[in-house]
Amino acid sequence: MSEFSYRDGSLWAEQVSLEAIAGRFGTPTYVYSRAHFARQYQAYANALGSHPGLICYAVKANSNLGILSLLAQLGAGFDIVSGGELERVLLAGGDPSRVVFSGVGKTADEMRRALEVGVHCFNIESEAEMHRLEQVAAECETVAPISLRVNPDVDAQTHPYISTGLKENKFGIAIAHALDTYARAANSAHLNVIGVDCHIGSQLTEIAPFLDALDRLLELVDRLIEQGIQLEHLDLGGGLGVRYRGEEPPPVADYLMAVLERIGDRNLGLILEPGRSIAANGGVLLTRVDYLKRTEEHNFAIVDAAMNDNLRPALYQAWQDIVPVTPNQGESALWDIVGPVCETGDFLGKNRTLCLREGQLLAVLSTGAYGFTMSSNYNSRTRAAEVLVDGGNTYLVRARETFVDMVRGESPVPEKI
Ligand SMILES: Cc1ncc(COP(=O)(O)O)c(C=O)c1O
Ligand SMILES: N[C@@H](CCCC[NH3+])C(=O)O
Repeated sequence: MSEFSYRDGSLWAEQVSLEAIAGRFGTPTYVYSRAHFARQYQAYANALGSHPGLICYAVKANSNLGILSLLAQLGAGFDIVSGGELERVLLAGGDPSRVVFSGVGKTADEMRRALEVGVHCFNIESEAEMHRLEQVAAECETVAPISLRVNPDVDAQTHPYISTGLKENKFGIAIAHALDTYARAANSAHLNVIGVDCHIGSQLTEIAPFLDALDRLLELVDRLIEQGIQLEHLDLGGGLGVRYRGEEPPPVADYLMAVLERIGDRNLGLILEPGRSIAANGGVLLTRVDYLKRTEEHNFAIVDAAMNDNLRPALYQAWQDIVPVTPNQGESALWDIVGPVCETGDFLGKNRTLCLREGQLLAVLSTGAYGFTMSSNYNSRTRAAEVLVDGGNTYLVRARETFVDMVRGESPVPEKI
């Protein structure tokens, strides 16, 4: 089911036409469907059911305050990786006691702030980080709740740039060393060991790699019990992959059923940190065709969105569908959809069969996750607007950046005398 569908020959988001949104807010603009985010979050919450635990939405996927506030209203927890993400969650009304703090390089200041607001747990990625947190907690005369992110060394069978659970990756503590690290943590007066976590990668469309990782973590959990360390929760990291182009990820309910079955009657809560599966297909990037340029080799449609707005195609050669908002305008041909940025890698899609004319509105689908959050000001391009649709209502949840916004904090140097 998609909240983006054609009606009377034009693409709509829920009860609002995308043409109307482009007319009102301009392009490029990200458009999100509230219903999609709610449905996808609810699928995880329902599948967890009454089992103790938390669904912690991964803020990095889409951190707009409009999105975070709607997830907070639904009772979501949050997975954060920086002080900036923590402040966003707080500003959006998120409950800090439902926040897990991930990331390999948390600073002492970030740790202090997270302790002050009372996050649920710090996901620790190295012994060095654990010592730093212990010192910070001691200075603050408090005890930090921790989980160790272990690296289970399993192949997530996804793109190498978004695979994180192999021993050559920078993430987590090698599972072979985890027992020793737990023993040290358990002896600290300023650390409270409450969990174990892992995250083996993103865009996984099979359950098997998750279950391989889970088996290794459960073996560790059982060995910890033998050593007198009883954990409160196990956190399996990010969620399922999504359909970009024919992929068929399993239903969330099947995934969680398999996980809960393996956890069995262990007294262990479950935390998940889904991002992409909640956000990706809940957003489209609206862009307008500026020029059609035909060369001997290629047909280029130069549009007003670029790699600075949506980096995934350039960074991972990721494929996202590109559709006309009002189809069948002009003659059908094979097009490369490219942006105005001065890079050969600046494309949104290649070899797409489309009927195009100048001025036409296009929608880049599946861009609700890792779209705006990975955008930049490269080529001094101001960042796009973001709009949230809820039924027939439209909310501008981020105004288009202006030139003044973009240069705020910069200054010319005085002339040399
Ligand atoms: C630690 C951690 N948790 C959660 C996520 C979210 O993953 P996904 O968007 O695949 O659900 C990521 C990103 O891959 C991550 O690095
Ligand atoms: N940014 C990536 C996913 C990486 C998630 C971070 N661990 C993407 O767009 O697919």
